[in-house]
Parts: sequence; structure tokens; C-alpha cells
Amino acid sequence: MSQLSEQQCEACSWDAPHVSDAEIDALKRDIPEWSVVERDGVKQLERMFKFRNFKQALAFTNRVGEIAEEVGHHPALLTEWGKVTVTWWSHEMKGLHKNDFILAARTDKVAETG
Ligand SMILES: C[C@H](O)[C@H](O)[C@H]1CNC2=NC(N)=NC(=O)C2=N1
Repeated sequence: MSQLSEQQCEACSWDAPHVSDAEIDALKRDIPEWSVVERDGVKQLERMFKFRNFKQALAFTNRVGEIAEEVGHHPALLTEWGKVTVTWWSHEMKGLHKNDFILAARTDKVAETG
């Protein structure tokens, strides 16, 4: 189990510090299945999860929605037959905050434990 998932999200505003490339490398070790992608100059964390059907993919989507609502930090969720693509980033900062890594670790936990 990742300790990262147990850490608390901090309040995050548009001028909060971005995680450095060295911090990204260190934090990514706890969430090895996630990729850092860059869209329109904005770094994002992304992972695709596979399921047996649409219903299970939708149930996972809703569980991830619940953990997002708990902390007021929200991912992009693409739900398809048998798969869900989850993308975390901090819109206000236009980049990655430690919160995104914490939520990615919690997303992994949802996938493991339901
Ligand atoms: C007002 C509200 O809390 C903010 O707009 C929140 C909502 N959820 C959010 N989610 C994410 N991922 N990034 C944000 O910057 C963000 N901002």
C-alpha cells in the first residue's frame, strides 16, 4: 500500500508551487502505473484502468468521483466499455501539485479495493 494515499491534500491556489521535475520523479515511485503527459503546456498525471464491462467501469468512475468530492479536487474521467482513463492535474495552477499525486495514489487504492 502506498503511504502517499494516506497523506492529506493541502489547500491549493493558482500561485501554489509546482512540483519540480526531481519531486515528480520521487513521487512517481509510489504510483508507477501513472504517466506524466503534457497537454497545451500543462503537465498531467494519467492512467487507464481496465474492467470487464461498462457497468464496472461506471462504478469505478463513481467511486473516483466520490474521493474527488471529499477533497474538492477533481479529475477528468473518460468512461468507456471496459476502461476508464483518469487524468489528474491542478487546473488553477495549470500544472501538477502534490495533491494530484495523493489523489492518483488514492485512485489506485480504489481500483485495488473497490
Ligand atoms: C472552487 C473550486 O474549489 C476550484 O475550482 C477547484 C475545484 N476542483 C479542482 N480540481 C482540480 N483538479 N484542480 C483545480 O484547480 C480545482 N479547483
